Amino acid sequence: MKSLHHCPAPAKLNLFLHVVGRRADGYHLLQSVFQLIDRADTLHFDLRDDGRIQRVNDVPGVPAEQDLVVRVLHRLAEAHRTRHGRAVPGIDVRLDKILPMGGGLGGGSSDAATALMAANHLWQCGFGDAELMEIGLPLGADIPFFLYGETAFVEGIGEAMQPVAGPDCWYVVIEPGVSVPTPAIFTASDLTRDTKPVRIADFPEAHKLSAYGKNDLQAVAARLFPAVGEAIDWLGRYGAARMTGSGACVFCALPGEAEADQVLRQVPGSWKSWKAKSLVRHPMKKLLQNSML
Ligand SMILES: C[C@](O)(CO)[C@H](O)COP(=O)(O)OP(=O)(O)OC[C@H]1O[C@@H](n2ccc(N)nc2=O)[C@H](O)[C@@H]1O
Ligand SMILES: Nc1ncnc2c1ncn2[C@@H]1O[C@H](COP(=O)(O)OP(=O)(O)OP(=O)(O)O)[C@@H](O)[C@H]1O
Repeated sequence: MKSLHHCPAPAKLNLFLHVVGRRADGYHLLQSVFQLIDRADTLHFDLRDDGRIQRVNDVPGVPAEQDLVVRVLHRLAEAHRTRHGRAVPGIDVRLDKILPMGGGLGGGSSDAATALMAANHLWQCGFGDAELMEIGLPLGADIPFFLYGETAFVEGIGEAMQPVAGPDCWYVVIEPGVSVPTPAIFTASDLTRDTKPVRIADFPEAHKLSAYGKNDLQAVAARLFPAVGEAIDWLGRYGAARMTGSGACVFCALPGEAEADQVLRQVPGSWKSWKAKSLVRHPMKKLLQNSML
């Protein structure tokens, strides 16, 4: 096989996100339920024969050499060389980006995870998920989750995952129009870092999970970026609205598409908003399975 086109890199929502401690290296210990949704960037891959790794389109705000996709593919190529003793054939990547940066939707990590899955296949590296996770983790704390590919209770800094049943619902997501730099949230002096650890056994039924717990990063993000707080207050009229990740996006679960459409019609025009359906499994898993048949 020489190419893989239309590869999805779906967004995630953090249904809750608790900061339960801090490691000696400054990284924060988190507890969170991550769920995939069906809004996605799209990547296209074509094999080259000169060993080069190239992004072939412009992505505003992300120079090719800084793109997590390009960087993670270099790490995969290096791991391949170490394992098999020969260089990879190279690859062209096109990235069609719709997920906002600094949105808390994990867009960059998801792009990188999709690239790892696609190139592992095209280059016939033969790495398993655990090895791909190890290659990806240093570049993005959310990359292991996207490789795992199912609703998960995530602990540590993003490397420890257990499956959980997530809600089967629609989400309305508001982009408050600001890009939140994750480090600014984690270094804030008013961030609380001592939420009591929870256990899966404490969780409510799946359909109530998006209203369980809280996002500990939300108060800091809303203080630094008032538009985040405004969006939460507005969306809160329709249900348990909260921020995802380190922000800026805000979401609320609705039981069906019609209810989501109803909310979307009311969203003030100054905010970009959209609906998305919860996913059970990463769509790349099926795509790769089919392409192996
Ligand atoms: C908070 C989450 O949005 C939850 O999904 C993510 O874990 C953040 O992932 P991200 O935006 O990809 O962030 P990374 O690039 O991994 O980390 C950016 C910076 O945030 C801080 N950081 C990140 C994750 C973490 N568990 N503790 C931290 O303290 C570190 O200073 C790190 O240098
Ligand atoms: N392919 C990529 N897509 C998006 N951002 C990228 C990419 N490669 C590198 N970046 C850099 O990563 C930063 C964070 O982008 P990303 O979209 O992952 O943020 P996020 O949605 O806030 O993530 P998280 O939920 O993990 O906090 C961007 O500001 C950008 O500089």
